[in-house]
Amino acid sequence: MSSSVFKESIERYAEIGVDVEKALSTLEQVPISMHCWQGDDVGGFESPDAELGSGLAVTGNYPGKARSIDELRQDIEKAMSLVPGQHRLNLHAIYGDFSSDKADRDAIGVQHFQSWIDWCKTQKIGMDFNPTCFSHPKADDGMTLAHSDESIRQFWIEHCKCCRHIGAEIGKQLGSACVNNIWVPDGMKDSPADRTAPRQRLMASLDEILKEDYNTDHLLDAVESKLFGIGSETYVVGSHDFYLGYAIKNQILYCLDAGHFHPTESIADKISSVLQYIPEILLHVSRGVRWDSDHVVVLDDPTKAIFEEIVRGDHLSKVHIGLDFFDASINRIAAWAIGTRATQKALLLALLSPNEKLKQLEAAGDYSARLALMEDARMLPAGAVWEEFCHRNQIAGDFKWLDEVRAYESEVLSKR
Ligand SMILES: C[C@H](O)[C@H](O)[C@@H](O)C(=O)CO
Ligand SMILES: [Mn+2]
Repeated sequence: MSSSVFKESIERYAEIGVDVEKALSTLEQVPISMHCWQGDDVGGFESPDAELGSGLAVTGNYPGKARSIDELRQDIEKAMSLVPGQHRLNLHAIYGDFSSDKADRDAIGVQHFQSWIDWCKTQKIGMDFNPTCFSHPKADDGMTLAHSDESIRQFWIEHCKCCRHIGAEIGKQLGSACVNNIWVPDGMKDSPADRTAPRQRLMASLDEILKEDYNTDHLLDAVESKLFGIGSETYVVGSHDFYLGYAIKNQILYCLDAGHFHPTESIADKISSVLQYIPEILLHVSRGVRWDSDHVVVLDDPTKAIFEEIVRGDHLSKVHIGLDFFDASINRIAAWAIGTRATQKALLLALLSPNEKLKQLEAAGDYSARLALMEDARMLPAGAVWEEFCHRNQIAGDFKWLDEVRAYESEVLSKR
């Protein structure tokens, strides 16, 4: 039964022209691609002693991390059971099933991922994919698709081609386009003598990778930029300018990772610009804190601003929402739940914002009333609407879901 606070919130929001039921039904339809790599600190299943590299770092040693595909699936199922709505899985290539068929990255095939596709079928969810151009001896010197050694560059080109092939099959089998996102760590710690040649090589590699046409009902290609990484502090080959230009030229998706820009730069402000030139984007919802681009997402101002922009610009159908954070210092299931719920809350707040009224005030030039309405609307009872959303989806509400994590921790995680 709906709470009286929820019933009251419907009236409060109606007073400022917001339809709460419409907001809830929109929220229900927006899938968030939950990243597998929060579950095992970006380890993957190629080998048990795999080490994370290429400027990615996970800190913390919280007990209970997933050590096998079965454990990871069990954990993702638990995490998904703490999040209202129907979401997606975002898988990296190192998470394939290589137990009976070892393959280097340039030789992976659909067979290594069929069990994940089948698992997604049972969960009734879509799946996204990512080449893994890091944590590999051929990525140890910080260069992959931009490498000056032709054989190494070709190796990574082959890997990305395999991933597109796998992604297309994922999309076909699941009946929902798979976003295949290419991120490479390529860069330099200190001032390069030549910034141009690596970018020319990266462009040539991407051209080669994207040569084969796939049905866009099955596969959507995305490229992800970064400002800097550990070990690539001075120069990143795949910078914002590089990939934005590349995405526009080739009409593919551009991935905006919220942790990949200067701290004072607003991702939110980029969305309406980028979408003037490309039809769709991928978001990596994340939280940058000093050197780290991947803290667990919380309901902070930058995240709220991103979703306000998406909703106010009517861009929801053009934005693929994925998560990208990894924290090993807290319970990993809790991390997933906190970050995914915070992302949904940011979207809900944007849907509950009096967007039409604000636009009318702006059009009338009444900026005082616009600012006053923005401010006053912040204190409306959005929490009651969120609780209702959880309740309708039979998902534990705030202050309760953590009990389920604690129970899972003592029954499952503590025994690993
Ligand atoms: C593991 C992901 O592919 C990775 O986090 C990438 O998306 C990124 O953001 C690198 O900083
Ligand atoms: Mn990312």
